[in-house]
Amino acid sequence: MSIRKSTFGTSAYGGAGWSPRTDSLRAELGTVWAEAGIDSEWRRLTTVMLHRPGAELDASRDPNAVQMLDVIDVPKAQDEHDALAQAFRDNGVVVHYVDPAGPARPNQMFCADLMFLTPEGAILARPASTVRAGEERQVARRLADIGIPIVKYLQGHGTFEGADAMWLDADTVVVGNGMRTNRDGAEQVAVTLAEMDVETLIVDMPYGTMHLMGMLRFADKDLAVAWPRRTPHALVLALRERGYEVIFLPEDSEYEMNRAMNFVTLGPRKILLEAGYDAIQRFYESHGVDCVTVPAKELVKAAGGFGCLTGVLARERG
Ligand SMILES: NC(=[NH2+])NCCC[C@H](N)C(=O)O
Repeated sequence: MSIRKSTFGTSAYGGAGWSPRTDSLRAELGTVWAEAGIDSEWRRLTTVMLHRPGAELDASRDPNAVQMLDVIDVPKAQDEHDALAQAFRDNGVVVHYVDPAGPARPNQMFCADLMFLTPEGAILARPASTVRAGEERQVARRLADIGIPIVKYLQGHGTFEGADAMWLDADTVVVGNGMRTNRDGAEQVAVTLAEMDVETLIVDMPYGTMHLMGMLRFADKDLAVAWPRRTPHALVLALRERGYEVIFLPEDSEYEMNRAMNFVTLGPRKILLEAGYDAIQRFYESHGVDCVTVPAKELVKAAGGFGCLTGVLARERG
C-alpha cells in the first residue's frame, strides 16, 4: 500500500465518505440500541426485567436484617416467581432475567427499585440501604447486554429507587422524596429529565412509608389509584389537572391494601394483580379494569409485590 501525501479530504478527516451521526439518542432506541423506554405508566407493556430468586432468599431467616417481613420458603417463592414470568409472557410481554454474575444480594428480585426508564434509556438507581447497595451493578450489566443505554448513574450522596418515580404524562415525571430517594437523588433525576425537556414534580413521602409506588398506581390514561391520606395533596391535584380520575382504595386492612395496590399495568385498564384480594379486585373491576391474577403469598414475605418485582423496560409509546 502506498502512503498518501495528505489525509485531507479522506473520510476520517471529514472528506468524502464521512457519514455524520444525525439521529438523536431517542431515535436510536430501536436502531443502534435496543427498542426500550417508557413515557407513561399505562400503555401496553412490552418488555420487563425480572430476577428469579435463588438461595439468596435464605437470608430471610433473619428477616429484619435484610428488610423482609418473614422467613421465606425458597422453592415456593421460585414457583410463584415462575408463574409471574409466565403470566407476563402469556400477555405478550418479553421477560429478561438479571441473571447476576456471582451470588445475588437478598433483595435482588425487586427490579422496579433498581431502574427507571425514559425514552432515551435507563436511569440506574442507587438504593438507599447498605442491604441493597450494589444490586444496581447487576442490572447495569444486563441493561448493557440487552442494549439499553444508561443515561444516568446517581452521584455523590444521592440515593434513588425506581419505585419512587412515575410518568404523569409524556412531559412530566413525579418523584417521591423520602427514605429511599433523598433530596439530592431526586434533584439529580430532575436534572437528567430536564435535559430531555421533561419536568419533574418532587413530592414528599410520609414518614414510615417505603416507595411512591405504594401510594399511587396507574390503570389507564385517565385512571389513577391512590391510597387515602397517604398520597400527597399536590400530586392528586396534578393528576386531576391532567385529566385523571383519582380513585382511592377502599379502606381494608393495611396488609390487604398494600398487596392489592402493588399491581403491574399490562395496558389500558388491564392489570396483573396478586390473587386473593377479592374485595379490592372487585373495586378495580367496577372501574372497568380487567384483572389477571397470580398467587404470591410466599414472595410477598420479602416486603414487596409484583410492582416491586418488575423492572419495566418498555411500553408502547404515544
Ligand atoms: N418497590 C417496592 N415496594 N419494593 C419492595 C422492596 C422490598 C425490599 N425488601 C426492600 O426493603 O427494599
